[in-house]
Amino acid sequence: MQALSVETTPLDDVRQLIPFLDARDPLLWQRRGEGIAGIGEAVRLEFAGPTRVTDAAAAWRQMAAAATVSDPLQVPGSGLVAFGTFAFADESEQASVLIVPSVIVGRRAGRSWVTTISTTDASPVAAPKPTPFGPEFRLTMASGALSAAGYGDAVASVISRIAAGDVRKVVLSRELHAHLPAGADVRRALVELALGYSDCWTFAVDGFVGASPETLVRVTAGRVDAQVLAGTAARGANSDTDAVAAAALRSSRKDRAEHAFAVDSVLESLAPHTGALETSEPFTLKLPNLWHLATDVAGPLADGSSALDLVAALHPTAAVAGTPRAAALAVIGELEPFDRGRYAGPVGWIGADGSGEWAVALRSAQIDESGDITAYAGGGIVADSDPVLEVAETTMKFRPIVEAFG
Ligand SMILES: C=C(O[C@@H]1C=C(C(=O)O)C=C[C@H]1O)C(=O)O
Repeated sequence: MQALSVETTPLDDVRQLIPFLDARDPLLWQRRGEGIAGIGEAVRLEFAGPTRVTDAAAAWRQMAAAATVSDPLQVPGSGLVAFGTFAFADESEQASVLIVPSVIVGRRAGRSWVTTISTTDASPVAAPKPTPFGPEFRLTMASGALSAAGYGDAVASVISRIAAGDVRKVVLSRELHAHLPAGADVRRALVELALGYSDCWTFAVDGFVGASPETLVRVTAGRVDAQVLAGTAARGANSDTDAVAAAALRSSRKDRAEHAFAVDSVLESLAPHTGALETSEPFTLKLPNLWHLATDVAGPLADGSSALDLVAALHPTAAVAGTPRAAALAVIGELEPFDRGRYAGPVGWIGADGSGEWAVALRSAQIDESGDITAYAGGGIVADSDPVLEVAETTMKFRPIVEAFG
């Protein structure tokens, strides 16, 4: 492994990160206008199989220890950073990757910076420059392996498995397909996601893009936090019906049960690595396309775990797999006639000191080198789920991606 040489320098205020990105292969992590934009690729590490996240955590520890870093800013995302995206399933064909860009432009808490990263024998990297956007494009997405009706049937099968006592909750999903014309500027879709869903994590790593509301785990300054989501309702058409929809979600027994499975799985995975965890009461989180039930979890890190160590402990939570985990994964493998790829897997970044921010990769799509796009959405199925409502829920969850590319 080559040792990296890393230098962070303060910049005058950078208001927009996306124009700095490569039009075809952007690297982005952004929320509420802040985040990091990566240009070029200094290092790419690929992982696969059941140990993909623990292997990545170990490789990163080694790479970070060997690097020479000059970082006067010391804010989350300054200094040495790798962007990462991991496949959902142990047996996925899709590569899990850590990518260290050659240049990072960042913005956080009113400070902006540029970081250059080189292997010691490489020539100096050019200063990043914003570039104009390519022409607009509008794509229509078509059903994938499961039509809406086919998805409803699969939901009904899950409900009968639950009734038979095989499993208590299963998160099922479906996909949509489109094709991106050659030369299309992917940054246009990222701008739509970042503006339309500014409270979500807008990400782009290795062709995998999206705007996820769900924080899998963050590590900063010895503390851990997460926000668990599970339980969904449509937004109302006006403020009265919207308030009724939120109140109904808050008191829904079905959604509370679905939510509790997800919170329990996160607490159980984090507990061995943390001091006392504080957990909020479930509350309703408002997104432009829907309501979610959410629980905040936070506490001190107790064992020096890196963000990737915690990702390895957490993935897959019951918000995207089900309960019990192994039985739920078996049902997913049986009823979903496609590879989830990186959908519902961990996506985010890790810093040299083990800090980092990771989301559950929801409201997302994979753009292959050929331009083929696959978008994914799913939902948690429990004993009293209704197949018709579950189909409608996936349609709502596709909206961010369908509109960003449409
Ligand atoms: C599975 C997805 O979302 C997850 C499932 C939810 C649910 O079933 O209510 C809510 C938020 C996410 O944890 C998705 O967006 O595809």
